[in-house]
Amino acid sequence: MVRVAVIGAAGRMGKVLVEAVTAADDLELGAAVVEPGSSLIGADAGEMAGVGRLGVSIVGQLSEVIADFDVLIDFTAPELTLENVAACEVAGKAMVVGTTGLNDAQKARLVEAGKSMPLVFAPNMSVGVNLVLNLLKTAAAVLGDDFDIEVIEAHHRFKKDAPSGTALAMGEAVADALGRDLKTCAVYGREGMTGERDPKTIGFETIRAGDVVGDHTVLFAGMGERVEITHKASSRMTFAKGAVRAAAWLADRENGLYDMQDVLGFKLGDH
Ligand SMILES: NC(=O)C1=CN([C@@H]2O[C@H](COP(=O)(O)OP(=O)(O)OC[C@H]3O[C@@H](n4cnc5c(N)ncnc54)[C@H](OP(=O)(O)O)[C@@H]3O)[C@@H](O)[C@H]2O)C=CC1
Ligand SMILES: O=C(O)C1=N[C@H](C(=O)O)C[C@H](O)C1
Repeated sequence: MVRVAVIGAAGRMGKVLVEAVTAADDLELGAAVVEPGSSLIGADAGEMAGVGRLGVSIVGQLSEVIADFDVLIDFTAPELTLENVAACEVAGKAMVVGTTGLNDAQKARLVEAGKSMPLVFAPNMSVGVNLVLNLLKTAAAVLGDDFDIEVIEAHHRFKKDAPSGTALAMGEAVADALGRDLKTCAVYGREGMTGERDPKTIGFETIRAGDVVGDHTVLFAGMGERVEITHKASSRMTFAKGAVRAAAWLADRENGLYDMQDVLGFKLGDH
């Protein structure tokens, strides 16, 4: 059995992650961590997540439970995720990171950490989105520079980062396939007298509304036809199942920074 800890356990993803770990045959919940000072400290993690008593008391510090798990699943916020990476590096633990909104320096820190620990980092752990990332590379390669490309994403009103990590990954997949650098060709939203569209740009549009779990569309628009590739998540359990799969996959993995394409065996050219 692989012992898993969930940090941010009371969050939207945290609760579903506790449920998914509990349901997995090859995993057991070793620990659940929430914010220091939370009223949930001392409560049972299973009862908090609505899956019945598990006998795992919620704590407010990762250091209190560092001996109680093999893999930490972290869907929290960038600064906290980096603190957790440092703690797991020292303690010799593996990590699954789903947190989005990391800046370049924070992502570079994950690359560095991959040299001394096994780590899966992916902005979207669903099978569907990881398939779409491959479909996008094919679409971009076939449609080429004659089609304008726009990435449109919608999420719930509570989401803190924009564009979503998934939208950025989709933009990167398309940019790579076309030999463009997303850093210089991305356009984030438009307003006022923008002038005509520069054909080499990749546009991003963000919608934040209600309880949308996560919708992503990449639009390839030419003169006379359009191709739209869309993924819609209707349940957070789809992300949690991916994270749990990644945790089980990591258990006997060598040090390295992996993504969900590695976990799913989807890397283009692998199949
Ligand atoms: N890779 C993927 O497949 C997916 C990634 N995500 C990403 O996961 C992240 C979390 O999303 P979501 O669950 O909606 O957000 P939430 O805000 O609901 O959850 C984050 C949790 O982290 C907790 N937290 C904050 N500080 C600490 C701390 N010091 N110690 C322990 N816990 C802490 C928060 O507690 P509190 O509420 O008290 O502040 C909160 O419960 C986001 O970056 C999101 O984009 C989301 C879905 C899928
Ligand atoms: O915050 C969310 O909810 C989600 N975040 C991820 C992202 O930023 O891509 C993945 C998913 O779309 C849900």
